[in-house]
Amino acid sequence: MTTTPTGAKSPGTSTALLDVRGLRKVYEGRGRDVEAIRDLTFSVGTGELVCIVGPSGAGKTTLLRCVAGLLRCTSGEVVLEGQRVTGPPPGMAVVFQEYGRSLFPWMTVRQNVERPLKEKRVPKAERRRLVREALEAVGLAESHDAHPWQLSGGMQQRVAIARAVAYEPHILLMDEPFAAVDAQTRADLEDLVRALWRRLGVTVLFVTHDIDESVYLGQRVIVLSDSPTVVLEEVAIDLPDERDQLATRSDPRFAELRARVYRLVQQAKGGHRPADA
Ligand SMILES: Nc1ncnc2c1ncn2[C@@H]1O[C@H](COP(=O)(O)OP(=O)(O)OP(=O)(O)O)[C@@H](O)[C@H]1O
Repeated sequence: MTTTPTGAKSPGTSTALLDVRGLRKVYEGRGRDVEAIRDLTFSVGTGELVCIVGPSGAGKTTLLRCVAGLLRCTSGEVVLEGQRVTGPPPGMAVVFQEYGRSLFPWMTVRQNVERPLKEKRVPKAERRRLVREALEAVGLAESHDAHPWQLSGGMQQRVAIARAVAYEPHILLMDEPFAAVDAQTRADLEDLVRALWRRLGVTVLFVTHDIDESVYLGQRVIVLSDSPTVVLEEVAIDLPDERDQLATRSDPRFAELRARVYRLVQQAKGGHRPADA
């Protein structure tokens, strides 16, 4: 990644930060095994924003949990910054869909954001600064003393994003983070992720089942097949870096890319594998 004087990135100049190689995951049950992921190989470059899209049940959550070191893969490996992932890596933060369950209701917004920094043993003055800056970045500076249950769903998800950002991760994983919020809030949060990504230069791996969202957000979209999952295709999103909910979505190139990803996901639902595509 290179950075301009304003902090914005020039895409296409990255080196691999994350490598997923031949990942396979079989859930072993009593008398019945489920092969959720068959063989996934892809890389994410430093500073890239990559979206993963695929039909329901394609194994997106399984993949993210393996990448996050929360689930052991059956074979293959996940390598982050040259180190094989065997448990939650220190340079990673995850934002889940269920913000309601990921925040501690008895803690204030500030305490929620500060907690992982305490665990990381960041000194107090530094912690205060990181929390303040993260809450400002997500537009919640005024709400630091509120409790999560006093906030709307969209605001709670902003707290979860602030907590991830304050941690200063090298890579941010997001698992369908906006699936449970209304359409307007979702659009605002999409723009927030793009803005934070451009400003902070953090690498983002964003999982969604929403095709439009994947094209709007990503520099690249990795389309997964139906389970047992393989990579069906990677689509480069050659839209300008400056994105806008109205202008970008009415750009004819957006429509073309959306149609391309849509057709691939339809193929995936029909059980097509890369060899058939
Ligand atoms: N703990 C588990 N035990 C057994 N099978 C599981 C388990 N978790 C997931 N699976 C199976 O693995 C496959 C992939 O599930 P996963 O939740 O990763 O898909 P997904 O793409 O995230 O789905 P969705 O988009 O609907 O959230 C599915 O067939 C699912 O039934």
